[in-house]
Amino acid sequence: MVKSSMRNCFISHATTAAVVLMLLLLSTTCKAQLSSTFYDQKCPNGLTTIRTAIRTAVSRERRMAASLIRLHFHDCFVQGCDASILLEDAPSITSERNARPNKGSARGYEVIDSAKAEVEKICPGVVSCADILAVAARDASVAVSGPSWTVKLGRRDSTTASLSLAERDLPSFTESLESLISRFDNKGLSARDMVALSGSHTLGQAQCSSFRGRIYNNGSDIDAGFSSTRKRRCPTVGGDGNLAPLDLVTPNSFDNNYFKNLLQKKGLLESDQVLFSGGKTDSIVSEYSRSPATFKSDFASAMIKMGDIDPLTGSAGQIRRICSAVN
Ligand code: HEM
Ligand SMILES: [Ca+2]
Ligand SMILES: [Ca+2]
Repeated sequence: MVKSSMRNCFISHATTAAVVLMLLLLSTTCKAQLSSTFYDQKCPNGLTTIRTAIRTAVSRERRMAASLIRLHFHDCFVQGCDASILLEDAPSITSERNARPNKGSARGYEVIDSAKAEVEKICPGVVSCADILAVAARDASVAVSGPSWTVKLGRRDSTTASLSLAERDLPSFTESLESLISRFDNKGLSARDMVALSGSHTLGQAQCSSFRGRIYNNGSDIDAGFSSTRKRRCPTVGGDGNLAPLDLVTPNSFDNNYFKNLLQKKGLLESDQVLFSGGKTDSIVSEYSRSPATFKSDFASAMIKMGDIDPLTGSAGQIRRICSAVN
């Protein structure tokens, strides 16, 4: 009697366990996945339309390639890749555009708006702003001789944005290596991904206010000639918005010069130089400085990983009609 009730108990527990396991399995395998063919039937010319818009913008201004890659990064790190960064202030929205790392710094919003307007003409209400950001980043890379990759699609747009989350989750240019590593780790990205992604500082510009601290620090971690050159257009007081290239050699092409600069202590931001200053990422920086091919292929993989951060899928969120406002 005792024996049989114990057997029953075991069986019922085993059944419960099996059901729980199956539900768990279902919930992980049924989590909607992004797919590179998402718009193949829904909007066959969507991707070409985006590419044309991005090519046009980059040919007008090379720096735009940098700005668009950064926009996707600043989107994905805050609430996931959901186009939250594009929303402007509204009664229930505190725009991420005004968060410290973005204000007066993030750019390219109008390029995304115009790509979206073109796509809306051919497939109204179909292609999300979050996907346009992801495709734009890839097309921007290609436009300046960077790597290409297959963009996964099917992200939907948020109905919320958060200035305070943006200030919490975006990295600062004064952060330590450990802190940068843990920030990226929190988003599912490894230290190697972080170094590869920072390689996008092979493009674009930074404002004096972002690198003043480093060039006047008189530390040993900066090339003396480099810091005196930078001081000419970045005084101790004033000139906050004066620009300098993040990669002093080839600011308009996607190559591995950024890493070569770090080996020579010519990283512009503190957060650049910490990647090569005796810590555990030194070997990755050296490797990328020797092998542009490894850098490019790691960069492509890391961008795909970054594009996978917490997307809204299925019926979550919405497809915005205009990227700067919720429907
Ligand atoms: C590792 C932590 C990072 C920090 C602390 C950081 C910080 C910065 C800062 C301070 C600027 C200059 C902003 C200004 O002065 O207006 C900048 C520019 C830029 N960042 Fe980063 N960044 C990081 C990682 C990344 C990643 C992961 C990407 C892309 C995947 C990226 C892409 C860019 C690009 C392309 C620019 C130039 C933008 C332009 O010229 O418009 N950064 N970053
Ligand atoms: Ca976001
Ligand atoms: Ca470069």
